Amino acid sequence: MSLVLALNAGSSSLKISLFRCSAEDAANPVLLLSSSISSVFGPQTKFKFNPVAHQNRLLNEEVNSIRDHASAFTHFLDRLKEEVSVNRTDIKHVAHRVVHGGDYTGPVIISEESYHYIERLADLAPLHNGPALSVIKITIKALPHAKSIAFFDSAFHKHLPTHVATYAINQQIAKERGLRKYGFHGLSYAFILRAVAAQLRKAPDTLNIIALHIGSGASMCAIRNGQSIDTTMGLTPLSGLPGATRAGDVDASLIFHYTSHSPARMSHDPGLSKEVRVTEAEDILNFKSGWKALTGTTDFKEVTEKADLSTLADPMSRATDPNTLAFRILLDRILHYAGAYYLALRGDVDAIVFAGGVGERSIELRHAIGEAVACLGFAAIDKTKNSQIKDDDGIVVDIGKEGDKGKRMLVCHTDEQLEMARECSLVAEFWP
Ligand SMILES: Nc1ncnc2c1ncn2[C@@H]1O[C@H](COP(=O)(O)OP(=O)(O)O)[C@@H](O)[C@H]1O
Ligand SMILES: CC(=O)OP(=O)(O)O
Ligand SMILES: [Mg+2]
Repeated sequence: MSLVLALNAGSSSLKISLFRCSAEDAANPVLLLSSSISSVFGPQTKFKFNPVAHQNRLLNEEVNSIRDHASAFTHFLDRLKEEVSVNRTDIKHVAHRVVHGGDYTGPVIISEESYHYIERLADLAPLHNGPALSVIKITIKALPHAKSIAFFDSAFHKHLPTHVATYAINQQIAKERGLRKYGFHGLSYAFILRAVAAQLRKAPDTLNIIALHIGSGASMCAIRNGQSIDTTMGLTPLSGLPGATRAGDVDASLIFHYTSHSPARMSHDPGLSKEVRVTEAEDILNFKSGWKALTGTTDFKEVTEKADLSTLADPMSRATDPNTLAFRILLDRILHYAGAYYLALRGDVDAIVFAGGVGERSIELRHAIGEAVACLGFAAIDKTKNSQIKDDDGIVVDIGKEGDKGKRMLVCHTDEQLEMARECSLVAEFWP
């Protein structure tokens, strides 16, 4: 028996689960404790702490001392000390979700070498790799007897076809610098793949789905025969769909026109455009865009509540109200990729799957997507089922109308921590 602590540093949250794992039942870790810190950068940072067998010690409180992922994790460790049912020295493995793994195509034990490799990739996942490393650093000090292992979001997309992963740029430079599509949210897609295959009683390597992971970071993935054949994020988690603070796809030249400096002037001063403006543009497109820039909030629930959804029936709507616009922009970009991925799968699609903080909770977004994709042969969404999903309804919920023979519309309560704990239990080299 051994305990595995799984840590998931998302762009707006830190999610933590503690599992008991055993060699006899490696594929089924048992959850002992879950905790989450949402809105780590504020405002209104919420700390949840749920020791499964001790509901009287459940916490759900606002905490002012948390400013980032590192202080969020320290806060968790302080609470864990008070948790008498957990002996810290029984934690033999700490599984860390690391978004960008570069050339790593499977999990690696954190060593001097792997730590520095992940550090070098930090610029390619500016909202993620740095925060994950800050949590890894604290783990090494606070749990010195435990083995830290990094699990990469990008690993799931390792089989992307070359023409999908390749940008139409100079190939020598692309190869030298690793400039290609990597794709992210892979731990979530791996979990979704397994869970949906079980629900539809298919072998994972025969499953074809269009999966949506919509949270503070939002992406989609076309999965054919259990493998990622395309995904919306690219070299970094910026491209594709807009997110809470990310712009998603823009014309790449936009960065040269964003500031008051004229593009002509910048192109005559290559030093300036490289060292100053591009970095500033990365900051703007990653941290100061998305629905935060459009509406002032990173909370998509608030955006939805303020949006005028009656305008959705009009495809030519000229609505300019910020919340309506933010909702419609996300919907429009999702439908753009849904159509593309339907073609990439040649129409042979078992299901569309909704996951992530927004995908699992936004009744309105699922409804709007359902209305639009019905023309492709997907089952009509059952309004009651769609509006009554609860966190404890089971891992996969079918929201299609009963008896509708169309392709399935599913919601999956994705669990990146469980995916890591399972993988951790199954890799023999982690258990000497
Ligand atoms: N009922 C809801 N409707 C729409 N969005 C929601 C709802 N509840 C939570 N969200 C949104 O989910 C997002 C967080 O998603 P999550 O996947 O947990 O984040 P992270 O990307 O940090 O892992 C936030 O933008 C939050 O506003
Ligand atoms: C890759 C990514 O954007 O992750 P998250 O949604 O957790 O921020
Ligand atoms: Mg996340």
